[in-house]
Amino acid sequence: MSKLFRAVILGPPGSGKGTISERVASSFGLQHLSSGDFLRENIAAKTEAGVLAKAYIEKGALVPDDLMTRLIIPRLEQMTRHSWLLDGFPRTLAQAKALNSICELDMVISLNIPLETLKDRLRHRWIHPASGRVYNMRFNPPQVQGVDDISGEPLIQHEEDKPEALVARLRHYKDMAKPIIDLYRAKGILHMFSDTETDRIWPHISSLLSSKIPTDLTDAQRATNH
Ligand SMILES: Nc1ncnc2c1ncn2[C@H]1C[C@H](O)[C@@H](COP(=O)(O)OP(=O)(O)OP(=O)(O)O)O1
Ligand SMILES: Nc1nc2c(ncn2[C@@H]2O[C@H](COP(=O)(O)OP(=O)(O)O)[C@@H](O)[C@H]2O)c(=O)[nH]1
Repeated sequence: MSKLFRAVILGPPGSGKGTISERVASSFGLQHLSSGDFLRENIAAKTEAGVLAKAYIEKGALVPDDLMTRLIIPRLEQMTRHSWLLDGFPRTLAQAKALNSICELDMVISLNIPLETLKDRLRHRWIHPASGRVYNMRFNPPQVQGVDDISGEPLIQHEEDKPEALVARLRHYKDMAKPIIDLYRAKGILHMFSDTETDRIWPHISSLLSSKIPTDLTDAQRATNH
């Protein structure tokens, strides 16, 4: 059997992790697991961990490491037969170490996007909360303003995407991410991409993945995902 492929995508809020993850999932057949979406599913389903996590998320805080790893590690263990791309986890060094203890990552993609670009994007980010679909009023606007393309339901803007909350969030990301990035750089699996446009970064990520993921794997993966 082909070797499975395990990757993580890191980057500050607004750097394009969700947008790029969707492209990776559809072009290479990797399963995309977003920690934020997974938390929201658990909250909606009122699982025990979801109920505990809700209080932190409502305050805009990170979920504590022990709760977060207790939630996500079993989910990853259910995906042992799939290649996957993890987005939003690890967010702390403790989470990175927990992830290390259950699997060996093949690649870490780190997005390095200028602060002004991030501020500008997040100001225009609108979300369909039920599905996690992400729009940008300029980059990828919905067909009808303020409305999700698929469900026709209204879009919302996250409080924490509003400019007042942004600078502190971005500073916090830098502090938390540095030791994680250092860890993956030391392992030799870090690939850093710097630009202001996802469409300019994507061809580089795509060719890197093409060189690392055997095509028979992507075909097989696509078949199981259908
Ligand atoms: N790995 C994690 N550890 C702790 N808390 C987490 C983790 N992933 C997500 N959360 C929490 C932080 C937020 O309160 C909430 C939503 O996360 P997420 O959907 O990633 O949105 P975000 O707005 O923080 O980031 P982004 O803008 O990069 O998508 O869940
Ligand atoms: N203008 C512009 N917006 C982008 C680009 N790439 C992504 N976006 C938008 O920027 C916002 C943040 O992207 P997202 O993928 O949610 O980033 P994440 O927070 O890292 O997951 C969303 O509204 C995207 O639609 C880009 O290259 N240019």
